[in-house]
Amino acid sequence: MAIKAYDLADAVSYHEGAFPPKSLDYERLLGPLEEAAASLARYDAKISGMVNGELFLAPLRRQDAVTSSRMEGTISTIEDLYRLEAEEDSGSTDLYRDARHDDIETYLYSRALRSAQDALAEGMPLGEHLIRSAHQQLLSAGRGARKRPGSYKIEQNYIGDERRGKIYYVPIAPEQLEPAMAALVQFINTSETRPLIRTALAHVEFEALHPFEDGNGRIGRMLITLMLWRLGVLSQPNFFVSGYFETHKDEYVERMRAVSAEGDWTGWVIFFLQAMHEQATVNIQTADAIFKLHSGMRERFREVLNSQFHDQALDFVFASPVFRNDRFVERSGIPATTARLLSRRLVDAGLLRTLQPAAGRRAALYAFDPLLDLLRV
Ligand SMILES: Nc1ncnc2c1ncn2[C@@H]1O[C@H](COP(=O)(O)OP(=O)(O)OP(=O)(O)O)[C@@H](O)[C@H]1O
Repeated sequence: MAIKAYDLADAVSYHEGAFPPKSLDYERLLGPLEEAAASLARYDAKISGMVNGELFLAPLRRQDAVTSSRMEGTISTIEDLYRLEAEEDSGSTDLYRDARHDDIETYLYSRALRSAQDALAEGMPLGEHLIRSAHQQLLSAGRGARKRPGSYKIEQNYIGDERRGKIYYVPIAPEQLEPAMAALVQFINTSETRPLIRTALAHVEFEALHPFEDGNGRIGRMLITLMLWRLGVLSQPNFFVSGYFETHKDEYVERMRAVSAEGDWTGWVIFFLQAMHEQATVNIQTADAIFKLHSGMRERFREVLNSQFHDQALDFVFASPVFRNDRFVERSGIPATTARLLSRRLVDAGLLRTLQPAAGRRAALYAFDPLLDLLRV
């Protein structure tokens, strides 16, 4: 947020010189650490064991984009997000002109997270370049484009309530940011602190630095997923963390504040571990539910379509639960005439909802509600 005549009476400032903390109360951390590690291992085993895991991970990634963006006041639904993707996929040239700002931001979050995951998987180090590239993508269009995408702040920023004119937190000054970011990245990559605790400490430090003019909350939460993979807690760079933080937002912010105000690093780490534990459990349940839906729908599609191509049709609507019919015809791997017939059958059976009927050269836009309903958060 930018500065006007703000009330700084309750503001806490950056904990200069205190990162990384000299000590933590490991006795209090041990139980939560074991619980979080066990749940994450269960989640990882589940995802790694799935054939065609991306089919189940992609919806979780979209859900995280909706939740993480919503924490910062950006309101989109999962359907809005998929709809924007469908428009992009159908080659829309006016994608950003016609879409709502909130939907653009959520869409960019999802895309930035995906690219960062790909970059890491291809061997890019988890460093400032990757962080700035993710930021560049996150703010590449819409409201964010004016907020220095890909570059660090050059003015002091604040965390607060703009409407009430209150500042709660004063992050590090821009002149001190460069060495602090370098220290953070070094800590992420070389510290001997246990991976889950290291991730917890890195997240709060990143937020306390607030290195960018905008987008710090979202980039900081992406960083958690990327670290968990890089540090070997997960075997794939896929874990979605925002749900717990959104439902416990007051405590999330309060625990961070207590780090700078009272040096309570242990309290923050315990909260973070609890978040990882609970979110892993929720993610397992969601992945299971998607998996179950997929199996159940296999039967329905077989009955309704009465075609050797029922599995291709099913995998297509799972990967793109909002889509233009011409994309289905081109991409599902089903011969064109049959594909047209099959989508009509799915509409007639109530499995696809028509969002926009075909008009002129524009193909119809369909939604696959069973998956969208399951993902609504
Ligand atoms: N006291 C605090 N200390 C450190 N970090 C905090 C504190 N309070 C909030 N945060 C973090 O700051 C984020 C929100 O900051 P802000 O409103 O400035 O966001 P931003 O930079 O505009 O980015 P985004 O739009 O992604 O949130 C929160 O989601 C949280 O991660």
